[in-house]
Amino acid sequence: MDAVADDISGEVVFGETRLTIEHVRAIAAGIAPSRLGAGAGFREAVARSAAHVDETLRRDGMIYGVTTGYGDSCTTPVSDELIAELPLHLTRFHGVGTGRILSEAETRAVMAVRLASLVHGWSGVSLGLVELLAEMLKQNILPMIPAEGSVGASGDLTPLSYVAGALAGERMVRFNGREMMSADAFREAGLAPIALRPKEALAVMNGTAVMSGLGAIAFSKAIHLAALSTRLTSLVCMGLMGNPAHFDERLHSAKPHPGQMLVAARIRADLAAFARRHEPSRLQDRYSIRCAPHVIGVLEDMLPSFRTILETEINSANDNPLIDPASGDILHGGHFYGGHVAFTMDSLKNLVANIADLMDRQMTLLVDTRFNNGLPANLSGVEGPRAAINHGLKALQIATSAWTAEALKLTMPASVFSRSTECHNQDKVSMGTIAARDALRVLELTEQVAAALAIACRQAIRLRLRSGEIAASDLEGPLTAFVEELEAAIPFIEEDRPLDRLLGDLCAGIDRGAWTLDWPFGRAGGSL
Ligand SMILES: N[C@@H](Cc1ccc(O)cc1)C(=O)O
Repeated sequence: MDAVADDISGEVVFGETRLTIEHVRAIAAGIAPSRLGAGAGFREAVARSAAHVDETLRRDGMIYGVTTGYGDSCTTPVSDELIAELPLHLTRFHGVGTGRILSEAETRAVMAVRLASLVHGWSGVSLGLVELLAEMLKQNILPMIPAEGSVGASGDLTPLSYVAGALAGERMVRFNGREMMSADAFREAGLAPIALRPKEALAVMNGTAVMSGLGAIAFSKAIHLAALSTRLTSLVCMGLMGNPAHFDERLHSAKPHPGQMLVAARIRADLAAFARRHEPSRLQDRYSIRCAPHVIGVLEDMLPSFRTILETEINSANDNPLIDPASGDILHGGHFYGGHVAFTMDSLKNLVANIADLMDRQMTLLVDTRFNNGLPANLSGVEGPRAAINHGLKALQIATSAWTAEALKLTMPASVFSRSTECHNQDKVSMGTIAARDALRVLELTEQVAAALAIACRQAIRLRLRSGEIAASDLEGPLTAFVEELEAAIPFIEEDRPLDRLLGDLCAGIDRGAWTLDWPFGRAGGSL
């Protein structure tokens, strides 16, 4: 039942494994062990690029952020005797993080993504640094990273300063269920902090790991949500005694967006038994049913490109300057600019919020006697005189409206709020980290809407079974296991009762990737 665990729980070997979104999600969830590879190839590249930094310094060569100040201060030379102190200063003056502390899962995702980048050997960090970071991840020594303060285009400097500072023993970490200084955690774990060498703080901090780590989590949640909302659409259609003809194969092949066709095929398969036994009550259902493949299908169609972008970013050297491990040339550029991730997350949150809206509309149809084809008001399970005091899912539907409004409000693109900062050195920035945080919040709210709709579907189906309008045989097909899980997880609601704990449990299940969402044919290219 746990999609994340089912898909990948094998060991991730940094330096040898190309990191996929599933790897990141599995490391984040704490179900995939990871370690640094023993292979000579990447180790030599890492060691060579660190040696090139030393060599350039011996030759009195110039390296930005090593022999100069940072950012706009790149015209300020740093004298030989101060070079060694410069990295620690970078971690310290960026200690301005605010907001919530990233969860342990999010922190593991960030660390995994940073490691995947540093092992390329383009960043000039020592093997010792990579080994310590890998060991922290392995032993769950997790820097406490505040979520806010990155413009996403000097990489995620401020949040990643909490990783770089922790490596040097200076920042707070979570370890063994406690919060403590990293130096103390290292002592308990039999490790030692490192003295950050020239370029090393910049290499850890000047990249896109926070937005990409959060982005990978958002992406894998979105895959699950697309499938869940598809299945719920099948149940809503059945609950309304709707018209399955809207999902006709010929109809969809006339406008053949693959994601839209996939969603239609899934709903068609779910409703096959129902369609055989029932005449539709309306020639055309409302758009939240009829056009569900055209809403959810857009997300399905975009997932493969989002995956390509995120996995390319995750497996890239994205700091500055880069050091060509082969030639030793120092290449100054702007790979810390998270424009691709920003666009992906801004788009993802828009697509997901549209699904929240779709489900909110479906919920509205189910509870309203003007639209629900004979179901009781608010799907109340109580008949007779006591019906007068029972209000069924009325408040759940109101709450769904609130969550949906909040999700829709967060769809304002972050990247268009680029603003010039840091004395106009960073005069165009991505805001990708804000976009990724928005995407996660939109997903959280949309999962709440899905949980509410699941309760409504369970209630509607039971009411139709009770009245004999549908039979158990209508529920045969790929949705059988899902409906059984739904019935086991959600009680039939008769007398009014608080639903908050149930909602919490359902949301936790959705977040874990629970629920059987199988169909007898392939999934979209972006799917798990
Ligand atoms: N990202 C900047 C580096 C930088 C680092 C720290 C700062 O505070 C500002 C800028 C660059 O490579 O040009």
